[in-house]
Amino acid sequence: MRVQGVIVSHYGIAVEVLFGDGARRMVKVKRNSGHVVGDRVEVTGEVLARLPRKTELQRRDARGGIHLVAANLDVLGIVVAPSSPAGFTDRAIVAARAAGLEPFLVVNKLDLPEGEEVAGTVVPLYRELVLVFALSAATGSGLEPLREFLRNGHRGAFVGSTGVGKSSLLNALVPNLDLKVAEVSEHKYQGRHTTTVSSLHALPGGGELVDTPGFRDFGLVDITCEQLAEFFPGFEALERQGCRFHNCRHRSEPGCAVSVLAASGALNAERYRTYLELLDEVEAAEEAAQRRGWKK
Ligand SMILES: Nc1nc2c(ncn2[C@@H]2O[C@H](COP(=O)(O)OP(=O)(O)OP(=O)(O)O)[C@@H](O)[C@H]2O)c(=O)[nH]1
Ligand SMILES: [Zn+2]
Repeated sequence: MRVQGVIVSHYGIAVEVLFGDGARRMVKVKRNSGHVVGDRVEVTGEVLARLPRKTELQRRDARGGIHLVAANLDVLGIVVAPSSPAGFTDRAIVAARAAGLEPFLVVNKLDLPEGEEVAGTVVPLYRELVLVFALSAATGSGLEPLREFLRNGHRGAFVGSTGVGKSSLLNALVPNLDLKVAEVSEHKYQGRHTTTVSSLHALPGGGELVDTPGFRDFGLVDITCEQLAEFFPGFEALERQGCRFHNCRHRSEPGCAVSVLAASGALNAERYRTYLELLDEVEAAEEAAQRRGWKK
C-alpha cells in the first residue's frame, strides 16, 4: 500500500515520516540519499519515493560544498543580534528570495541595551522591505507577533551567525524542544563524530519550524547578476526608475540610477557596499561556471 507523508526527522541512515493520519514511522534510507526534512514522500513498505519539491533551501560549507538544508519551506527567519556581521542580512534576503522563500527579520536580544541599539538601526532600514520582529528569546517579550505570523500556515527555519540566539528562539517557540544553547553547543564540534539531526516541529496553534544544526550562512548558490539586482533589498523601487542600460549591473555604468542614489546618500552606503561585494561574488561564480562549460 502506498501512503503519503512528510519527512519530519533525518538521522542520516533513517528518516521519520509523519503520515496524514498522525502516525509516524522510521524508514531506512541510504546515506546521502538526498532526502531532507520537509520532503513529501510516498511510502510503499520500506521504499520511499520523493514527491516534487516546491522550494529547496541550500547552504554552502566552508569548503564551498553545497548541502540541502530543508525542502518545501515557505519562509526564512533571518536572526540578527549585536554580534551579527555587516552584510549578513542583505545576503540572506537575496538567498531566501532566490530560493522562493519569503524572508523575515528577527532582531533578538532586545533585553540588552546593545540589542536595543541594533534594533534602532536595523528596524528602520528593513521594515518597509520585509516583516520585522524585534524580541527577546530570553525573556519572551515580543514573541507573540512572530507566533501569530507563523500560525498562518507558514513553514520556516532560522538562519543567523553564531550566537545570535537561533536555538534559544526555537526553544522559546517550540514547547518541549530543549535544544542545547551556547556553552554546551560548543562541544558538538569537538571530538567524536555526532550525527546532526534536523527536525520539523509543529507549533501549537499552527505553523512549523525546522531546526537546522549548523545552518549559519549560505554562499549564494547559482544566481545571476540580474537576479541579484532583482532580489537585493532596497533595489526593488530603484530598479523601476530605470538606468540607462537595461542590463545595468549598478556598479559604475553611465546613467546608473542606483549609483547616483548611493552617491547622494539616499541609498544606505553600507548596503550598497554589500551589493557590490555580492556582485563580485556572483560574477566570479558565473565566470567559473563558464570556464567549466568550455572544458566539457
Ligand atoms: N540577553 C539575551 N541573551 C540571549 C538571547 N537569546 C539568546 N541569548 C544568549 O546568546 C547565547 C547564544 O544563544 P544560542 O541560542 O545558542 O545561539 P545560536 O544562534 O543557536 O548559536 P549557534 O548554535 O552557535 O549558531 C546564549 O548564551 C544565549 O543564552 C536574548 O534574547 N537575550
Ligand atoms: Zn544601474
